[in-house]
Amino acid sequence: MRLVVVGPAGRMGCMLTRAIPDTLGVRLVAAVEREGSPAIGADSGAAFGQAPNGVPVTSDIESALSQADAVIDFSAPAATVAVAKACAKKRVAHVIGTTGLAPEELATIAEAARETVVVRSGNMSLGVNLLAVLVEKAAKALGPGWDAEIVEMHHKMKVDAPSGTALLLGEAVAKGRGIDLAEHSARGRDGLTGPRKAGDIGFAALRGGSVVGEHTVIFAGMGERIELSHRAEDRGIFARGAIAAALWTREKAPGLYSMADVLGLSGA
Ligand SMILES: NC(=O)C1=CN([C@@H]2O[C@H](COP(=O)(O)OP(=O)(O)OC[C@H]3O[C@@H](n4cnc5c(N)ncnc54)[C@H](OP(=O)(O)O)[C@@H]3O)[C@@H](O)[C@H]2O)C=CC1
Ligand SMILES: O=C(O)C1=N[C@H](C(=O)O)C[C@H](O)C1
Repeated sequence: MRLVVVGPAGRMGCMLTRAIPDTLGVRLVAAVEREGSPAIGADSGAAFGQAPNGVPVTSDIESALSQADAVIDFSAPAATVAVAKACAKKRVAHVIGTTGLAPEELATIAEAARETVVVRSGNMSLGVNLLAVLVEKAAKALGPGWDAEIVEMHHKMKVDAPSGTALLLGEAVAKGRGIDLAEHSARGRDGLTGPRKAGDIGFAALRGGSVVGEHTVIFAGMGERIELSHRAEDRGIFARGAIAAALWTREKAPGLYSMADVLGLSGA
């Protein structure tokens, strides 16, 4: 399978260009950075501290797509929306790891998924997607009488909050309770907030240092507490998940899929 990586200069982009040559059945055919990036024209391996791979960095998404079967995209919301439209036009599969997407951007991606296969997930790891299954079951079993709080910590360079994973886990709580997350989420408490609103799903985001990604879902009852956690120790878990998602898109009908679909966890 011929792959394009969007954002090869980034933390995740580097992991991908390193992991692709080690993975059977895939090869890198293009690496796309923004127009004006100083990396344009440089070798997308050598420029970012890896072995040369013979694939120069380009900003030309259209010609990158003309030689590709799938795009793996861990970049930024505006870039991902533009790539989604281009993938839809060329019927190239789009694996989206980018987080921090606004509702209208998610709607554009859903529209693109009418034309091509799109896999989008706030977290591409097996561990987090299994955790989401467990969280949904716990939320269903415990009911809204147990207060759900989601705490995440990431490195100091992360630009969006709550993390995509925290939102994915919040969706799992909401699904377990049979409610809409948007109507029950409490973000960033500060000042005289008053007592906790019954049924809220709370989010707290910590940032610092080089933390790859840590998430805990706390179910707080009266006199007892359950905590379900995941700690990412290496970004390779996200890269390997994204490559597995790209391979999975082969022969799939157009549509918007999740990592749970890829991992066979949907309905688990
Ligand atoms: N779903 C998952 O499992 C995971 C998701 N993520 C998410 O992936 C995204 C990227 O994370 P990370 O690698 O840490 O971030 P980085 O900032 O390190 O990398 C993003 C890269 O994308 C590039 N980029 C931005 N705009 C464009 C564009 N228009 N065209 C091409 N390239 C562009 C950036 O270039 P420039 O510097 O010039 O802007 C940069 O090289 C984030 O949203 C993050 O939350 C991260 C890890 C796992
Ligand atoms: O930006 C990151 O680094 C990460 N982003 C994803 C998120 O927003 O949850 C996944 C992972 O936690 C790392």
